Amino acid sequence: MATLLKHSAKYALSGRLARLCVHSRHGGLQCLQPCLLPHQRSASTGSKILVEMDNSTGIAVLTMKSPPVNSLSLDFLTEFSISLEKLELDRGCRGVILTSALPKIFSAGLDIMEMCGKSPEHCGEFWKAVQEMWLRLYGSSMITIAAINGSSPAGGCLMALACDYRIMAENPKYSIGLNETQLGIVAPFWFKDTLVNTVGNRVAELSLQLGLLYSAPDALRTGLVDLLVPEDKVLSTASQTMTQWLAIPGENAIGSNPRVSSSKVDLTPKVHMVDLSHSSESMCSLNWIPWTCSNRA
Ligand SMILES: CC/C=C\CC/C=C/CC(=O)SCCNC(=O)CCNC(=O)[C@H](O)C(C)(C)COP(=O)(O)OP(=O)(O)OC[C@H]1O[C@@H](n2cnc3c(N)ncnc32)[C@H](O)[C@@H]1OP(=O)(O)O
Repeated sequence: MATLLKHSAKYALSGRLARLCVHSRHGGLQCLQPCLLPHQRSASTGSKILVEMDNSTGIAVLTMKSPPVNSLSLDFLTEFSISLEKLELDRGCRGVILTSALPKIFSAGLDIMEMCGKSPEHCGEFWKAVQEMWLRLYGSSMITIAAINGSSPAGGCLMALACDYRIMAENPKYSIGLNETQLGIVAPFWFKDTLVNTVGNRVAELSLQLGLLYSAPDALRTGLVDLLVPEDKVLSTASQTMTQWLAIPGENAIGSNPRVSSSKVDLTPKVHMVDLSHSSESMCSLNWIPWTCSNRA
């Protein structure tokens, strides 16, 4: 089922992102400036995301570089989804490592400023962009590894959860979790599902109800992350892990690893994409945005 959702998501998104490229004022493919580096590497950078592709390994590093805290604004989310779509369309790219260029922060989650005092239309557009980011990451046919080199609350944690594997810096000052209830927000069901899939029902239930943020060691204990390593080893360990994952047979072993083999099979959607559009409606109709912003209470 997850595979079907992933495949249908992949196809439903291409059109929308293509439209965003053409019509949106929030960035587009033209903002990504390609340049060539030695050793079969290429890089493209927008204002918030750097993508470095190693053609010899098929591994891309997608680095979030939006100070002060890599918050997920509409611009950020659009650039992120476009970058990922470009990698998805690149048959040479088999794995993506997601990391941050900022010290101490992976991502602070959704940009609070996008949710305060904005029109219902803007909220709808923003919420769609959040869903698309998740669908694109979770639905990717590439191997995705989060190299979590800093704190990662709420939407930042969701990004990491949408990846196949999570490696975090072992600094106990860094925290990660879906802390939405602490902010007076109920995490949508697909946030919840993503967490349940990773840590199981009971831990997810407690985490969501109490809005728990886990220190890196606690995150490892609960299974929220898969591995802790010294901070300066996060990226290199992610690369080594990726190499292991990519060694699993894919192209001729259909069924053994859908992520690896899916680029070679018929991906025509067999089910309709789950309709998440009601989330943006309820986001507005339930008035949770003013409720969560003290200056509008
Ligand atoms: C139907 C659908 C319903 C609901 C779905 C809603 C889902 C929501 C998920 C979310 O992601 S909500 C956002 C939740 N995010 C957070 O709770 C994170 C809040 N931030 C922090 O905990 C900390 O800032 C930090 C740990 C990330 C970093 O700490 P530190 O290094 O000490 O930096 P500062 O706290 O001083 O922050 C620096 C700077 O950044 C601004 N900022 C922080 N977080 C955000 C954010 N999420 N959006 C926008 N801006 C953010 C902060 O205000 C500071 O700005 P200054 O101008 O004061 O420098």
